[in-house]
Amino acid sequence: MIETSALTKHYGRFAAVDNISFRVEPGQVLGFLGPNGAGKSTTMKMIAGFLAPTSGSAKVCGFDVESRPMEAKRALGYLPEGAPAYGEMTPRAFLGFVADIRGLAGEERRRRLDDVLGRLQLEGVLEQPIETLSKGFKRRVGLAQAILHDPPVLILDEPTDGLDPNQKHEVRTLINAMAKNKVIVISTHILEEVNAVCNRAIIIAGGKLLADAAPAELEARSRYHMAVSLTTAETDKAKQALGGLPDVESVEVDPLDQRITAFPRRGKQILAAVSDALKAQGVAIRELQLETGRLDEVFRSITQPHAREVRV
Ligand SMILES: Nc1ncnc2c1ncn2[C@@H]1O[C@H](COP(=O)(O)OP(=O)(O)OP(=O)(O)O)[C@@H](O)[C@H]1O
Repeated sequence: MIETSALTKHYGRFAAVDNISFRVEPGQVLGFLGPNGAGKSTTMKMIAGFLAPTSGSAKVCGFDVESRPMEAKRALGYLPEGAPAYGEMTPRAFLGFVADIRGLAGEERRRRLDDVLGRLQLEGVLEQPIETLSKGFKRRVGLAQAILHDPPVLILDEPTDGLDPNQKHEVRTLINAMAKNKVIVISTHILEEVNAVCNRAIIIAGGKLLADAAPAELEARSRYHMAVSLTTAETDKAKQALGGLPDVESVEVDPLDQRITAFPRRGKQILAAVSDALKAQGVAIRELQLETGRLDEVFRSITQPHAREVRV
C-alpha cells in the first residue's frame, strides 16, 4: 500500500509538487499522468525516499518513508526516470550486485535472479556491458533490478519511454502479469498506456492533483462520450440528415479527415436515430461508431488551464 498525505516539494518559492494526497491499494495499477514538468518524477522520488519532502509525508506498506526508510525501501521496487545503471557493469554483475545489497542469498538469490532474467529475457546479453546495450535492453535491466526482490510495491517512472512498439507491448504484458497482488504506480505521457495497463489514473499538472478516477470514468468526461462518428463520401447530405434530429445537439466535421461526429444532448442515446436517419436519406456509410470518449481530449481540458508559467 502507498499513502501520501499533503506531499509537497518546493524549490525556493517554486512548488514542484503541491499538497498531493492519495492512497493506492494492492491490485491497483495507478497511471500517473501529466504534461512535462507536472511533478510526476518529483512525487515518485519522494515516495521512493530519494528526495525529502518540504512538507507532508509518504508511507509504503505503512512505513513512513522518512522515519522508517529501511522498511519502506525493502517493500519497494523503483525504476527511476531513464533507468540509470552502472554502464561499465554487465547485467550479470549489476543484478548480482543489486541482489547482494537487497540481502538475497543462497537458493533464494539464484531463484530470484533466474526469475527476472527469464521474465525480462536478458539471458542473451548477460556478459555485455550495460552501456553498450540498446535502449530496450537497458530498460529491461532497470526493470529487472526493480522487481528482483519481488517487492509488494512498484514505482516505475516512464517504464516504456523510448521503447519500440514490440518492447512497449512486452513491458505492458509484464506489468499486467505482476499486477494482481502488487501496488504498481507508473508514470507516462502515453495515454494509450493508461487503457493498456492501468485500472486507475491520477492526472497532475502544475504540481497539483487534478483528477483521480478509473480510465473509463475519465473517458466519460469527454464531450465525445456517447457521440456517434462516421465516415461517408456524402458529407453534406449526412450533416443535413443528422442536424435535424431532436436529440442531436451539434454536428461537426473534422477538417483533416472529413469524419463527421454527432454530439448528443445531455443524457440522450442517439446511435439508433443516427443510423435510421442516414438510412432514410440514403446516405452510404463507410463506417460508423459509438464513441466511448477520448482520453486525450479530457487530458488536455484538465491540464491546459494549469500549464506552468515560464519561470525566470
Ligand atoms: N532540482 C530541482 N531544482 C529546481 N527545480 C526542479 C528540480 N527538479 C525538478 N524541478 C522542477 O520541478 C518541476 C517538476 O519536475 P518533474 O521532473 O517532477 O516533472 P515531471 O512531471 O516528471 O516531468 P517530465 O514528464 O518532463 O519528466 C519542473 O518544473 C522541474 O523543472
